[in-house]
Amino acid sequence: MIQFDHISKQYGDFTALKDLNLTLENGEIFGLIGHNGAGKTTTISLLTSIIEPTNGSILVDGLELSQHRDEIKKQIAYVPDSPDIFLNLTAREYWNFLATIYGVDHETAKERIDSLSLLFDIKERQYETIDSYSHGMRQKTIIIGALIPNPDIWVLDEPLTGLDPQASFDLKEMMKEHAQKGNTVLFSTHVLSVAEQLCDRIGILRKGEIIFVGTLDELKNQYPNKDLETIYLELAGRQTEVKVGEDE
Ligand SMILES: Nc1ncnc2c1ncn2[C@@H]1O[C@H](COP(=O)(O)OP(=O)(O)OP(=O)(O)O)[C@@H](O)[C@H]1O
Repeated sequence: MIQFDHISKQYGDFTALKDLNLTLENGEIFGLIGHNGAGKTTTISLLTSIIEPTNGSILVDGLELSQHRDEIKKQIAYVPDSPDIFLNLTAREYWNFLATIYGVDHETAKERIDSLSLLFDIKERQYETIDSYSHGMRQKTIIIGALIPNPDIWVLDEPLTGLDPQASFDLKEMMKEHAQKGNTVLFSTHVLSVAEQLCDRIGILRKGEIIFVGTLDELKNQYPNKDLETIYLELAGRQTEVKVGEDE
């Protein structure tokens, strides 16, 4: 179980997250939804220890993140929103590097790399440097790297962006299987249909505040006769009337 307890994050004078209270249960896929700049990556970066909160605490299985960072980091597979990292390494070097850091034994790492690289159709290119890859291939490389240690918690920042339909389907199936085994999957997306397909619950962020937490059915029941897009835009969208295609 993951708990965000009264979390806020300031960047200088700017409040990116304001008093976030959120509990993610074991066995669920939780989707963070929100416009650009709503605070999704900030939330994810706090859980993955990339940044620290200004106030509040995060607990993972009852342990305070700030007191148990190394231990908790090892329980988390993290896919960042930009796959442009370690460009000078080959994918295979990158995966071996991660296996070493996470203490995955050689045989297990080899098995996982072989099966994941085959599944994501990148095995044949694994000895080329990442800078020669397309965006989607880089994304696949990062996803495989995150999954090699096979930790309980998956945290994925817009993981489907740039993936081809087959890889997107396969990753969604893997996310479902992982959650069904009692693990937690937290991911962010702009795509409502993806949230609808995958999430047990969603959280809608608007300008750093969480304005809805619950199931898609609960959300739809609150606004009968409206489709999901309309509900989402009314909740999270801009508050002023601007006609698309006209000057403001
Ligand atoms: N290092 C930083 N310094 C200053 N402001 C920042 C920093 N990182 C993020 N912000 C601001 O915090 C807010 C939330 O950013 P965040 O990246 O969490 O949004 P997001 O919901 O992930 O957006 P997107 O959908 O565009 O990825 C934005 O206004 C952003 O400009």
